[in-house]
Amino acid sequence: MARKIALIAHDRKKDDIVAFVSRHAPVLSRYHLIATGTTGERIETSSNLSIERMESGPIGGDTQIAAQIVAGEVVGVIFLIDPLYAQPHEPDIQALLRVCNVHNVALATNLATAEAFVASLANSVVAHLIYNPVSGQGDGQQELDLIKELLEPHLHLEVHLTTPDLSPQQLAENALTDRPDLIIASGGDGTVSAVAGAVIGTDIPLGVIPRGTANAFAMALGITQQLNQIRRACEIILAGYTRIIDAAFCNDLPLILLAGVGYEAEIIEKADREAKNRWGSLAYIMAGWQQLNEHMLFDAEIELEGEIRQFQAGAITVANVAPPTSVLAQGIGEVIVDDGLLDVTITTAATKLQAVTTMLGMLGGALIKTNTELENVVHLKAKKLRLAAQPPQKVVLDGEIIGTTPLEIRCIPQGLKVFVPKPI
Ligand SMILES: O=C(CO)COP(=O)(O)O
Repeated sequence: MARKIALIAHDRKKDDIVAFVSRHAPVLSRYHLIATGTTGERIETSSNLSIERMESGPIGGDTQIAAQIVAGEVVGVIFLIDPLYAQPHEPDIQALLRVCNVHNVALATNLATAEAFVASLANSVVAHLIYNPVSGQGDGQQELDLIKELLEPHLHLEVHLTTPDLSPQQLAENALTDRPDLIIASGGDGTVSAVAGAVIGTDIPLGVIPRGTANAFAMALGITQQLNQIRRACEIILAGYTRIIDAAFCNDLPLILLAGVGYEAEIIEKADREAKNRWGSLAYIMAGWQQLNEHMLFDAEIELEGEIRQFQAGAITVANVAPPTSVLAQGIGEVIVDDGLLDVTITTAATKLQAVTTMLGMLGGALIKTNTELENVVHLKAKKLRLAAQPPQKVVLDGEIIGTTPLEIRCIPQGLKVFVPKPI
């Protein structure tokens, strides 16, 4: 629901409201501003703010604003009233004042109170939560209630639910037009990635409340834990400590975790929704084992900094952030999240046994963060790359299948600010 502030002034108070709004433009611009006709016109011509104008007050503008107050869309009304002159539309004015009191909406009718109201807004943190109600195995409504209970005492929270027609990225883009202090993504890695897609490069920090099956992004950044995951994630956001990490785009789609070509993509496709609901992240491991029987090598061509290299590969992973359990991303035992470069790991394995040995070696290396120098693994670092495969291979991007190769990937160094636990 929109957060609106209504601005209204009687004629002899119009200069006051114009001066007031220009003094407080930075705070007010975070809200959707509405105004009665002439007041709105005066403010617009003397500021850069965009105002939704209703009819002029005497012909029904106050009534239009009153209706929006009743609909719960307005957080505050600044109405500079002229106490010395009677107005022809006094009943409309009284109705507006009355609905503010009925609906407990902040109402300032003189400059002193308006200043106090805006001062309180300046201190309030506004967060938009992009919430996927069908992520993971929990009860979406109960989890949302818990998040609200934990966050609402500390910040103004606007909740946007994703639907099949409203993508997380679209919702986040809309939310950004309100210039929030922070954006929170809650769902699986797909939801977090899509929200990040809108936030990358904006300097607005991203909070993550993991509720998916794997939650690889939150896991890699230390946000998850087994118990009380939601509570911990909310506490991390409220503590306010942020870290700046790299981000990337792959074929113009956001990449915050990794793009997997070949083996990894096949696994993700196999671990279908039903299996994920039943088995959680075990579904990926089971699908992975099954896939080892079927997988074949492919010819890959990678263009890095103008140089073309060819490989016979079973899997190629281009990672920005990856927890140790993303085994195929662990070419040098650790994916560095803020070096301005993507980690490219190319894995070849001719037999099932070789594949298993390689994967165990990489997992071991990742767990103790050391370079394992495995003979079937090539590791490269890149800011930008192009990748083609013959035959074309399936591609999984941040947990979702997006199609097949070729790919064009570019890193956005330091592109994302994320709330993380404060290092001890
Ligand atoms: O009369 C008013 C409010 O009661 C203000 O209306 P205008 O902003 O259109 O002048």
